[in-house]
Amino acid sequence: MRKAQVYRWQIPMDAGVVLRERRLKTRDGLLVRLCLGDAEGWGEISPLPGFSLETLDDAQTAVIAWVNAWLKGNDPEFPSEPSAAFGLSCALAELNDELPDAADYRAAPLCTGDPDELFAVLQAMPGEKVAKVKVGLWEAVRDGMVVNLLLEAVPDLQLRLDANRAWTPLKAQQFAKYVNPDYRSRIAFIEEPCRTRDDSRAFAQETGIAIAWDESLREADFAFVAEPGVKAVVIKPTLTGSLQKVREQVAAAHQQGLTAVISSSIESSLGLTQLARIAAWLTPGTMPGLDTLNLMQAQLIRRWPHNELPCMTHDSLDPLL
Ligand SMILES: O=C(O)CCC(=O)C1=CC=C[C@@H](O)[C@@H]1C(=O)O
Ligand SMILES: [Mg+2]
Repeated sequence: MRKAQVYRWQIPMDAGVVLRERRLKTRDGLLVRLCLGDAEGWGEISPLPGFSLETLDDAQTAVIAWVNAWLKGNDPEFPSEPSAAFGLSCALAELNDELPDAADYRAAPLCTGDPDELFAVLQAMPGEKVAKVKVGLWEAVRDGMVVNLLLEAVPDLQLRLDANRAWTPLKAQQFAKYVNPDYRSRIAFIEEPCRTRDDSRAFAQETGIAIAWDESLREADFAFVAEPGVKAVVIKPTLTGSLQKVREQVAAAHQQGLTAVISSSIESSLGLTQLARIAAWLTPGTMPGLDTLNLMQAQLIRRWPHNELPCMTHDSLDPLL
């Protein structure tokens, strides 16, 4: 017999998490649990404010309708809201034993401000050293200096940078000017340096610094195409859609010789552990971008290995169904 629950949850964020110029005080979402006999599968639906086009209420309506149809014995199509399609498809994949358990719990440490904090983390990091630094929040010159400092101090470090389209071509040039040319090849890529894709392409060509697409993947005219200077695509499944769609995007990227990086949309620990499994499965060998759990004040249901944050259990969830 099919059984299902849908829960709503809320997790307080660390003070000072700002997304697209808005402070994110709490992270809100849904969990779905599908059961069939002894088998069960969980999925997280948490549209990210400022990034997802759907609201949590939109996603909730779609999820409840889908679950009700599923309970009646139908196999409905996934909803059009990407966060809902992603969470429901994960729950179904777990239920059908189609999402492998092996996970890539390495997460490129994320640095938004203080490079000293990152040093300590990198010192303790075993194996491949990859970190992600947000740029474009401060003066481009300061960003350039931080990047130099890190690459100089940690000789086996590769950096991923993310400008979230913050720079004009001039600012991007100012940044590049400050980065020691010998270090440029150790910038694995910079995500979306400029406001337009053409400006970002020109930046890559002029500076020899590789770029990656992130925001562009959600634009209607985007295609997975190999281009000079373009190294990677950042795939955020909560913003993409069903697991099937995520697999198609990874395959399209790989076919063009692009690195596909599975990345967080600030999911709870439950969603993040599933993303770590998806990364191990679909992008083996590429470190995923999942270092966002510590932006939250708690974990949810499933723990991220070795993370010390308290873990909220079933009783902190609000059952909707
Ligand atoms: O990609 C990563 O390593 C972590 C995730 C991450 O950086 C982001 C997740 C969600 C929203 C953004 O602020 C940010 C990004 O712009 O990529
Ligand atoms: Mg990005």
